[in-house]
Amino acid sequence: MSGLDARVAIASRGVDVRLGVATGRTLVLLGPNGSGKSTLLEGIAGILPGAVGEVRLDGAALGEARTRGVGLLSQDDALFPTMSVLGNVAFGPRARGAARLEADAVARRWLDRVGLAGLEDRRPGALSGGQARRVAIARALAADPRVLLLDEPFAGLDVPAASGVRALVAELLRERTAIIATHEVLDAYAFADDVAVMDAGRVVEHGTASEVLSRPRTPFAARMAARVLLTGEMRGGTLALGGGIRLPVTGGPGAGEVAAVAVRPAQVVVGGAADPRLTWVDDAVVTVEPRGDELRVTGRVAAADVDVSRAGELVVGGPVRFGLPHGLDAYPLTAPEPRAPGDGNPDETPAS
Ligand SMILES: Nc1ncnc2c1ncn2[C@@H]1O[C@H](COP(=O)(O)OP(=O)(O)OP(=O)(O)O)[C@@H](O)[C@H]1O
Repeated sequence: MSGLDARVAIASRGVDVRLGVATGRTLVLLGPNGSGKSTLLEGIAGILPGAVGEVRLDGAALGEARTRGVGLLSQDDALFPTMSVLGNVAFGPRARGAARLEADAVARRWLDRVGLAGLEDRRPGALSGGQARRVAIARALAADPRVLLLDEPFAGLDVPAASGVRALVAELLRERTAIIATHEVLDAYAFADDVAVMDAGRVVEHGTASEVLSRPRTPFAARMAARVLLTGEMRGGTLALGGGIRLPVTGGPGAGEVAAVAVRPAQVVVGGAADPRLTWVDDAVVTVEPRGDELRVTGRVAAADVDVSRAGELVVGGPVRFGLPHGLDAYPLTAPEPRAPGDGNPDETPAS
């Protein structure tokens, strides 16, 4: 495969991952806090002391961090506070041996590209959060990386700033080999060719964006894809969910096979009048969380988004009746292939 192939393991953080991205594709790495996303990106960038593994690009093992051709936008931006904006962005080209004037010209071009022409002489301390993030992006790209790693690039920005940076990233990632670490499923829908899901230091699912987002294989990956996984056995066009509940579905494997549907909570109704287009499941409320002017009600089996005005009806531990829509896409659920970390990579060499 042409592209990136990385194995990064660091026992002290409980992370052991092998992950690849084909040339020109964007992989969105989804995972909750502490699942190891930053650790993996730092390992790929070669700045993680004590990591073992190997990072290959187009088949060739990569050397020390400085010459790797891997650009990392870390979570804290980490701009050099005493350097001007121009100096920050020119740093990469300078480190790669460009003369000052040439490095400055490259930096000006990138600052223009990220919408910050005119701010060259500012210090990072005099920038807004969104501007600082743009500088950090310009700095990562000015080094002309072969692979770009973005760690939570939209975190900590207000809504307008995050929208602007999202639009910029969408434009800059075209045709680039990149990994974006995030816990926002929105970013997977917006940017991903491929999606990998991390849980407790391991990649638990990895595939094309449509495979992982629409047809997750585990409840965990479904949750990261903002869906709920309902599993059961196929019986003549329905998914038998247990407790005598049969959900009419489309597709799916043959009768008797184990299958799943991944339902979005927005598609699920709570309570309400009898409706022949819904199958009802009696459940108990596990959590109720506010989401803008809606509430996400999660039970043991299903979840739904409902209007906030219904907060009084929904008590943790109390009963809830979920109405599941008919005609969801059913797919076969086979056990994932066992893939031991480090498979096919018997030689452990330092990753950094
Ligand atoms: N500097 C560090 N020293 C030691 N352990 C660390 C350090 N940074 C992170 N860890 C640990 O490594 C594990 C993975 O953390 P990591 O920051 O890579 O996760 P993450 O998915 O990026 O989380 P977040 O979304 O919160 O950034 C966690 O158990 C964390 O506590």
